[in-house]
Amino acid sequence: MGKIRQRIGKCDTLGILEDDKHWDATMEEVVLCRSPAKYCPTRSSYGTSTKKLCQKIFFTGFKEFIRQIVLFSMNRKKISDFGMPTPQRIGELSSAVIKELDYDTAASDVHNGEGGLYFLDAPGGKGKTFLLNLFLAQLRKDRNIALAVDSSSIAATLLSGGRTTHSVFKLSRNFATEETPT
Ligand SMILES: Nc1ncnc2c1ncn2[C@@H]1O[C@H](COP(=O)(O)OP(=O)(O)OP(=O)(O)O)[C@@H](O)[C@H]1O
Repeated sequence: MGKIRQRIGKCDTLGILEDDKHWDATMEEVVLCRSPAKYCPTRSSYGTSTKKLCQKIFFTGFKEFIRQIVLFSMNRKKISDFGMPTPQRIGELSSAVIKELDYDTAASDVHNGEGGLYFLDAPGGKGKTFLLNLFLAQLRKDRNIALAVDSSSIAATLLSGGRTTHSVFKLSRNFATEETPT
């Protein structure tokens, strides 16, 4: 047994032994260039090879990635499922957007346990991001939970602890079949 181990060790050093590293390399590449939702196979295409691949990946340390794949395949929700209005992309501004954001009003609404949708607009560089981050910091300072989400990942990176809405709420990303994709 000891000799076999030694030989395996030598072969491994010489790089002539096939091991599981190619799985790791493949998955590292997938994680970097594809979101779990994109990678997620359709139900009908779940085959033995996919299952084997998933098992393999699971045991090679990509638990979080697999968790995301499972969530995306099982949990296709809409933003309205969370009690929030679906954004309107055309026509009139949604009546659900009730007021222009003013820090004091929004802060007092949160303090009183009331919700609300606010409209924030200003020319570039006038402090919109600054105001939102200030608001987030204020809420978190008081140990409240404040989720910062945005529809694009670039925009989300500007917000403190920001993530995309799709990622946080596990929204459906099937733009082709959704009437009102968010
Ligand atoms: N009240 C403020 N006090 C101090 N610095 C501020 C304040 N408001 C904005 N700034 C600074 O001004 C710069 C621009 O602000 P910010 O990025 O928040 O603007 P923006 O409206 O989000 O811009 P854009 O529309 O281009 O994304 C930042 O460096 C920010 O730190």
